[in-house]
Amino acid sequence: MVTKPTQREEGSGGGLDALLEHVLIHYRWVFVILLLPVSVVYDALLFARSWLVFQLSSAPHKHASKVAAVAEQVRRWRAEGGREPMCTARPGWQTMSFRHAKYKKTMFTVNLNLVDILELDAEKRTVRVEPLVTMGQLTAMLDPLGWTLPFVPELDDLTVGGLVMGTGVETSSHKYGLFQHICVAYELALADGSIVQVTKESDPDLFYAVPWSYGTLGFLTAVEIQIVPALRFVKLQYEPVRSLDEAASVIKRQIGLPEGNEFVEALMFSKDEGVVMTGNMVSCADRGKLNEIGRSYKPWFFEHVRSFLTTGPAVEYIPLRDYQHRHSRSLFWEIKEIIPFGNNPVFRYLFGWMTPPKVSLLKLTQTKAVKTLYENNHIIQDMLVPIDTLKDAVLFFDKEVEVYPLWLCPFRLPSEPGMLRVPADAMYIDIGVYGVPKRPGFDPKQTTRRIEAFVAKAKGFQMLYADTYTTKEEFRSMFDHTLYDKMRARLKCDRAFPEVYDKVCRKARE
Ligand SMILES: Cc1cc2nc3c(=O)[nH]c(=O)nc-3n(C[C@H](O)[C@H](O)[C@H](O)COP(=O)(O)OP(=O)(O)OC[C@H]3O[C@@H](n4cnc5c(N)ncnc54)[C@H](O)[C@@H]3O)c2cc1C
Ligand SMILES: NC(=O)C1=CN([C@@H]2O[C@H](COP(=O)(O)OP(=O)(O)OC[C@H]3O[C@@H](n4cnc5c(N)ncnc54)[C@H](OP(=O)(O)O)[C@@H]3O)[C@@H](O)[C@H]2O)C=CC1
Ligand SMILES: CC(C)=CCC[C@@H](C)[C@H]1CC[C@H]2C3=C(CC[C@]12C)[C@@]1(C)CC[C@H](O)C[C@@H]1CC3
Repeated sequence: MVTKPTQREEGSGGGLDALLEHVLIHYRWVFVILLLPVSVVYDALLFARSWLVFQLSSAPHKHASKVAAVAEQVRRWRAEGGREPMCTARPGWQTMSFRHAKYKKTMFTVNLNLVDILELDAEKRTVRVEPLVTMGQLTAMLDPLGWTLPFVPELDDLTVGGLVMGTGVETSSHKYGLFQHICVAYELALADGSIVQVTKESDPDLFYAVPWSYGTLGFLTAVEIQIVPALRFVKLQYEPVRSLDEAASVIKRQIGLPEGNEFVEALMFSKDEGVVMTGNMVSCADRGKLNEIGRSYKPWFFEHVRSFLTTGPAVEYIPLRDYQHRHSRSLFWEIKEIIPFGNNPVFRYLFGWMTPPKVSLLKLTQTKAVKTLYENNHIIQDMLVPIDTLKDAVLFFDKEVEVYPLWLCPFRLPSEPGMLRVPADAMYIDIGVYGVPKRPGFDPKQTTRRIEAFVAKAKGFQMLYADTYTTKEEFRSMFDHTLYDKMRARLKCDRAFPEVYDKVCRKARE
């Protein structure tokens, strides 16, 4: 399991309780193994529902009535006096972050039964979906039809709504930007109960204010997303690097190539060693170099990447969907804390088909002791910083937490109005830190505060699915609230929704 428990955890409870807690902390994998078949059944049920909906072709036809039901709930909230602000009724355990939002218990919750893919328009090159559609569901539908999203944020269960209202970043973000930048239209239910369709042209203020607003301007009821032609494979090149300078220069070279690279990412395995991966979609594969990494008996992707540090540079052909979901089966590298022997070939061949356990079910079944253990001995953070600060940022993280692998994902940040306003188009990089800090003295609050201060000084941004310890003033100076405040006033949101900060700050989380 994760690490040694704190004294508080070892000391809490007595007799049987203490024994149970010890088992839950140190042998969580026993429970997780039991969760695997449950995850399979849960997925199968979701699949059966999608299949039925598709066969009956009922989703597009039902959309209007489902949206009317959302508007009706908002009107009921108004009629009842609008005492508590509103949020979605999606329970905390279903969301793809470590947090459980406290406000779900006190606010007026609005049910959004919006789980369907609505329409694929090959001429316009867009797909229209409801907000609870997941990345796994979208690639399963689009890829076989010869289309795909310009980029697909892992993990499988991330929803379109969460990625728009929060944010999404992936390995083609250096080309396309963040998830919001591939969205062309939003349908929203506003605080007055009206339904609006918004594009860059029809209402630029609202269009640019929606991303990163965390459901505090209205409820998203549909999104139109750009699509691109899909080819069958990704030709992926692995290039080991032996220093941070080399990593930075290879990444910059690869994103700057005139002929372009569709995908660029790096995993650092220490501050001196990493592997940069660059890829493009292709229609044929060299048979000898085909690697179907999505097969359940294949090694965890990050371990496969690590092997190139020993074997040297290489090229592989990976089926497109396997590439898009390459970090799903190992939950990046978090799975090693949950099923420590999960990469053993015997386990992979026998039980790999049941992995990964669903994040939602892990959240639902984690005990208080496991939650506290994670909170005190674990870091899950993504920091978006200008690419020129990459070396300093990694050294800073190394000094503070020394967590590896480290995810490096470059992305383009256009100069647009909204929360992430930058003076000119810029290239940023997401540094993803997920794991158990090795540096002694890790303190979740103090360490994260220092990291946040570093990011703020570098003119960067913190991803808000993770814990933020910033004060409201610091938060407001990291994220440009000019347009957001203007829209909250225009849409009269004050009583209807809390401010973003009040939804994402530490106090709002259990
Ligand atoms: C034209 C068309 C229209 C459709 N319209 C609708 C609609 O209106 N509404 C609707 O809800 N559905 C619709 N569907 C069906 C739907 O989009 C998917 O086909 C269905 O949801 C598949 O579900 P799945 O992702 O669970 O299936 P699977 O592909 O069996 O996937 C099972 C799980 O494994 C994951 N997975 C699969 N392959 C990999 C891999 N290589 N690497 C990592 N993980 C992987 C998946 O993400 C998923 O979590 C439509 C399909 C088509 C073709
Ligand atoms: N590769 C990547 O980019 C990854 C991104 N993530 C992060 O995970 C999060 C997405 O997780 P997911 O479980 O899908 O979403 P969540 O349920 O966590 O939703 C995120 C926020 O968006 C709001 N929201 C979601 N849908 C709607 C809607 N239809 N209308 C209004 N508000 C909405 C939620 O409001 P409310 O609180 O009211 O429910 C919540 O505040 C994002 O924040 C993303 O940054 C995580 C892993 C990888
Ligand atoms: C690529 C980006 C931007 C982010 C990736 C973040 C993920 C690594 C985390 C998002 C949700 C996290 C959770 C866990 C591990 C790390 C994430 C997948 C747990 C599964 C860890 C074990 C706990 O008991 C439950 C956690 C739920 C959320």
